Amino acid sequence: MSAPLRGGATDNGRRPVHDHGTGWDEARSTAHAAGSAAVAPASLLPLEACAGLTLAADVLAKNPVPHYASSAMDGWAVAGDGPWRLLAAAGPLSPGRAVPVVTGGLMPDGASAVLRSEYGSVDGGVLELVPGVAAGEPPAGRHIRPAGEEARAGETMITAGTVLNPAHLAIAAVCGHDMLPVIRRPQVALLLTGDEVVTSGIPAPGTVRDTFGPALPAIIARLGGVPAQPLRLPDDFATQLDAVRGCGADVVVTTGGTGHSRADQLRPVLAELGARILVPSIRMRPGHPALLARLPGGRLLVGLPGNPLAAVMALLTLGAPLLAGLNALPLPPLGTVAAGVRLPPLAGRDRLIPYALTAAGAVPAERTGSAMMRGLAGAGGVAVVPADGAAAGDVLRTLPLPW
Ligand SMILES: Nc1nc2c(c(=O)[nH]1)N[C@H]1C(S)=C(S)[C@@H](COP(=O)(O)OP(=O)(O)OC[C@H]3O[C@@H](n4cnc5c(N)ncnc54)[C@H](O)[C@@H]3O)O[C@H]1N2
Ligand code: MOO
Repeated sequence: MSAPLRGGATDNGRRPVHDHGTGWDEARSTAHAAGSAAVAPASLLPLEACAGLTLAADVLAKNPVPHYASSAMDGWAVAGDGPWRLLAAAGPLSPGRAVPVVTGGLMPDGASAVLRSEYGSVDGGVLELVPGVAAGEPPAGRHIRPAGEEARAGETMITAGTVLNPAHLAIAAVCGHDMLPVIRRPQVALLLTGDEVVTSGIPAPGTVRDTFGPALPAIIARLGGVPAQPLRLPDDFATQLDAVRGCGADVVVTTGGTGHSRADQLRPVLAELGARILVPSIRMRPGHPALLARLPGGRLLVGLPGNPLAAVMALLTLGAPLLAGLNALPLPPLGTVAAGVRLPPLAGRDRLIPYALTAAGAVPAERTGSAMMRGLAGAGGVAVVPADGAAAGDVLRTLPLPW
């Protein structure tokens, strides 16, 4: 890979491997751009299937909302001042007339207000105010929900690009819509590599218990992808080649094998497939060997390192922007936090540090080696510490955790 060399590299031809690769911010924006360029065409889906999806076109009110004037109370629709003679059947009201009405019921023409049921009594076909209710009840307009008070016909109710919440779906329904144009969530295939990985019980020395099967599908779902059942692969070139070639998905996420040892097959597989490497590695720690590639035909592949914390940091760095782009959403915003302690520099690389929030600010969580998950599990967030480090009190950017 001919990635630019920067950071703490010396120009003696023996640059450390960790100074190669794409900068952390550039890796995020490259992943987002790759996702945005591959957004699927909009699909028309029934409202019930649209929660959490990105709206692809503005939703307009097809009718005024509400579309007719209605009563907000059980009682009587009345015209003018009382007492009122009750109509035998529903119909237009003239002054001094009333007709029973229920909450949500259509207001008859000529009605000036609604007298709520607690305030009136009927005797011999005549409606009167009960003792104690002030004369003049109900004033004009009382308890009438006018047509169009929530929206005019043709008004823009929800704008394209909105992530639809349940309240949006309710609005779409009252505005007369049965289906909405949305961006379907990208399908994500998961290929977990490693001869040494076991999936249950206590692993023997030399083998490791799989941390990805239980964790990655849930993270991918929270980042806006639809994870497939993980497929487990040996460290074998031909098997991995077939698996990457054959898995139908918008995004392929692999774990392990991102390195350059004889057991690591991902880069040779990508070369064999003629993949375009968009991010060869990232100048970050942990997660430096993570990569992003576009496969022939357009599928995107995120290669996560085998070390568990490194893999999650790489997924948040590359996978989150990629999936946001594929969902037609902007680059996920970063937060900020004040550093609670001095954080020393690390030549050439940004560091992603799970932190605990204390009164002094963010303090690195304990047990955050790249093979450990314990520090991340209890962390309040992940601080992005620049290569030059930070002094206590400096404002750091943060990657929000997707849980
Ligand atoms: N000579 C060098 N060696 C390594 C370098 C380097 O630059 N030069 N980089 C190190 C870094 S940083 C990382 S991260 C890893 C990347 O490794 P790979 O992506 O090739 O992953 P593997 O070698 O397959 O595995 C690494 C590690 O992770 C464990 N693993 C794998 N899958 C799972 C799983 N499903 N659950 C739990 N743990 C898993 C695996 O057993 C290894 O311990 O390379 C460093 N080496
Ligand atoms: O950067 Mo590796 O990604 O240590 O764990």
